[in-house]
This record gives sequence, structure tokens and C-alpha cells, in this order.
Amino acid sequence: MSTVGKVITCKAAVAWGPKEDLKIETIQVAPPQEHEVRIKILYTALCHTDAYTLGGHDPEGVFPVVLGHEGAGIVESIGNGVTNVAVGDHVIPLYIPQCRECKFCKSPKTNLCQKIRIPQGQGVMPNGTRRFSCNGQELYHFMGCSTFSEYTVVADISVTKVDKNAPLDKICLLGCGVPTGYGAALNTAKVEKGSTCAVWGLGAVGLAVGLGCQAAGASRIIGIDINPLKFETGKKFGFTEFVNPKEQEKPIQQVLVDMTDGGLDYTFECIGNVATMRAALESCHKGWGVSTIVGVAGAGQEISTRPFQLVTGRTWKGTAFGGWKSHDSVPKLVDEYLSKKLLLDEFISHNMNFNKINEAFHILHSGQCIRIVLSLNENQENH
Ligand SMILES: NC(=O)C1=CN([C@@H]2O[C@H](COP(=O)(O)OP(=O)(O)OC[C@H]3O[C@@H](n4cnc5c(N)ncnc54)[C@H](OP(=O)(O)O)[C@@H]3O)[C@@H](O)[C@H]2O)C=CC1
Ligand SMILES: N[C@@H](CCC(=O)N[C@@H](CSC=O)C(=O)NCC(=O)O)C(=O)O
Ligand SMILES: [Zn+2]
Ligand SMILES: [Zn+2]
Repeated sequence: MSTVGKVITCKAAVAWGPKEDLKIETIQVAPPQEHEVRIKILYTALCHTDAYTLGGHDPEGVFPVVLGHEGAGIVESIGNGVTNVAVGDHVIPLYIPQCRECKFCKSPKTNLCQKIRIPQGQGVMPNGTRRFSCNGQELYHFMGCSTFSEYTVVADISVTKVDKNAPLDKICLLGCGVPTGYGAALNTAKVEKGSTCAVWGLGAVGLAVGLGCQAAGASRIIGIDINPLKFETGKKFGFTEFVNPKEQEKPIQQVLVDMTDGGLDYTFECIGNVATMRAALESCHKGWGVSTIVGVAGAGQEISTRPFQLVTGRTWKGTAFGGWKSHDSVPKLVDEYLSKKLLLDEFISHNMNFNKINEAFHILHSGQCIRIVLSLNENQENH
């Protein structure tokens, strides 16, 4: 029977408070309003940013909330005025939308569409209201996506149609981590052929930076992590050398400057640690080195370095979603995956049932995973 125009009762993982386990609840999801889309989420991955907000580190964190922002699914229904997707389309929600009208969308210099950023940061839909409730209590939205639910509602500018031939349990990774790292190298840093690069943090984002540096033709791609188990994995993602700061007697900056005749052309921080952000900058080559911050650090965390580092020609910059203009780019990244130009399967270390989401978060924190994909598809056998 059609659910169009009706409230859907479904399963979701609700974060009732910071630092608390998620609770699998039966929730109500209201129909999409004007310029909104309701999506049946079939697969979602966990990103460290979900853990960052759940851990209470996010100054925009509000509770109770439906987290999740790295998902894929099928359009169940659309509100008035929606023209970019239709019922039955395979889609990926976009936590950085693309309205094509705001001055940010009109600038070639950024992907940071601001059309709905304020309500999105408040955990509500663009018109200031919410579509989720549980036992009569309204729940907040998250990053404009809320993929930890069998059904979610997003703004039409926050969802993009993708090729139906692409497996949703793989391309859900194109909702965040992989495009972020890949684009950090290609779009934000603009790594050139023959460059020397170093990446702090060999999680999914850092590994994707390796793929971007490799695609750009970098001559050296040095992986830096305190977990040596990540080094073997890194070889599959373009990394040519590895350094564990814990095994060094000198500061990591000095080690890398000595290894590379004065420093790296490009460095990337993919951890969210202000100390490693400083190390990544100070490992750059005088005169031209560029360091890109990808990692997310909480309110109150500040970066510091001697101004002399910048005066002598180093550049410190950052990236959100790898600089990709989302609507324009995500479908193309799906096509790159389908044409085997971009790896995705290799990022998935665990496939689990949605009901095991708390166990998945514990695995995430264990350092024993790259990406965990959760299945919300009842037809999918339990893993
Ligand atoms: N800017 C953006 O648009 C985006 C930002 N992010 C952010 O990027 C960061 C990385 O995300 P993700 O790859 O999912 O996270 P992961 O935790 O999977 O990766 C971080 C890696 O860094 C390692 N690490 C931790 N501390 C250190 C240290 N002091 N020195 C060297 N290595 C260290 C971790 O090891 P171990 O596992 O043993 O702890 C892990 O291997 C997070 O901060 C996330 O919030 C994510 C997506 C988009
Ligand atoms: N609410 C958080 C925002 C942290 C942050 O920097 N988020 C990234 C994406 S991280 C995805 O896994 C981002 O794209 N930021 C751009 C934006 O407009 O928020 C905080 O305040 O710390
Ligand atoms: Zn993310
Ligand atoms: Zn815009």
C-alpha cells in the first residue's frame, strides 16, 4: 500500500544524549513538505564525525537526534516543487548541498553552499520544523541527512540521483569520507605530478587522500599513523612509505624534513588533533609547502604555529567534503567507481546489521576498522 502523503512508522537509531549508546526505536517520519524528499535508507556507514557529535564534542550537537550522514537509498516520496529526483530514484544524501543560487554556489572557489546551513546546524529542516518523532517527542535532524533511520527526510538540494546500476552498499561511502580525502588531494591541495606528500591518520579519509595523491601522480606518499596495523592497508591506497611517530626519537616534523630534503610539497591532517595539525604544517617545505586540514576538532580546540612558518612560504588551508560541489560531483564519482577508476570496496572492513550499530561504534573506536557499512535492508541477510 502506498505511503505517499502518510506518516511512516519505522526503525531508527536515536541518540538520546551525548556519550550515550544509541537506542533502536520505533519512530514516526512525517511526509516531505515543499522542496523536501523522503528517502528509504538501505545502507549507511559510520564516520568519525558521527562519533564526534555523539561524544559531545560538536558545538552544534543537539539531542535527541537521528545521526548518520554517509548513506544511500531510494526515493519514497517527494514534496511540492521537487524536480531533481523522482520516486524510485537511487540517491545519496548530501551534507553539503548545492543550490546553485547562493553566492557560494556561484563561486568557483568553494563548495560550501550556505542556502540551508543555519537550520541544518540547528538540526531542523529549512522551514524550521522537524519530520522525526518518537513517542510524541520530536527528534532533531543531523547534517541535513540523518541516515541512521529506515526513512529520512532531506531538502531537495541535499540529495542527488545516482546510477541505478551502482551497488548502494558500496556507494554509500561517497556520502562523506572517500570524496573528502580524494578531493582534499585533487581539489583543495591540487597535488601535482611528481609531488611529495605526507598524510597523518590512515583511516578511511587519510587512505582516500592517498588515492587522490596517487591519481595526481605524486612521487612519494608517506603515511603517518600511530597504529602500525594501518601501514599494510595503506599500500593498497597508494602509500609508498610509512612512519610511526611513536618509534621516532626526534619530533616527526624533523624526521620528515630530513627524509625529504627540506620538507613535503603537500601534507594532510586526517585525525582531528591540533598537535598533528601543527606537525603537518611544520613538515611542509619552505617556500611552497601546503598543508590541508581535514580532521575535525571540537570547540575550544585551536591550532598554533610560529607565524614565521607562513612568512617563509608555507600555506595552511582546510577542506570540507574534499571541495566537491556535491550535486555536480557525486554522480561522477559514482561513475568513476563503476568504471573502476576509484576504489570503494577496499574501504569496507565490516558489513553489519543496523541493529548492531552500538557494536559498530565500539569497533570504530577500536582502531580495527576502516569503514563499517550497516544494512537497513530487511532482505539483506544479517552479518
Ligand atoms: N573535513 C571534512 O569534510 C571531513 C572530516 N572528517 C574528519 O576526518 C578525521 C578522520 O576521519 P576518519 O578517517 O573517519 O577517522 P579514523 O579515526 O578512522 O582515522 C584516524 C586515524 O588516525 C590515527 N591516529 C589517531 N591519533 C593519531 C596520532 N596522534 N598520530 C597519528 N595517527 C593517529 C587513528 O589510529 P587509531 O585508529 O589507532 O586511533 C586512525 O587510524 C576525523 O576527524 C573526521 O571527523 C571526516 C569526513 C569529512
Ligand atoms: N558541527 C561541526 C562541524 C564539523 C565539520 O567541520 N564538519 C565538516 C564535515 S565532517 C564530515 O564528516 C564540514 O563539512 N563542515 C562544513 C560545515 O559547513 O559544517 C562543528 O561545529 O564542529
Ligand atoms: Zn563524515
Ligand atoms: Zn548554494
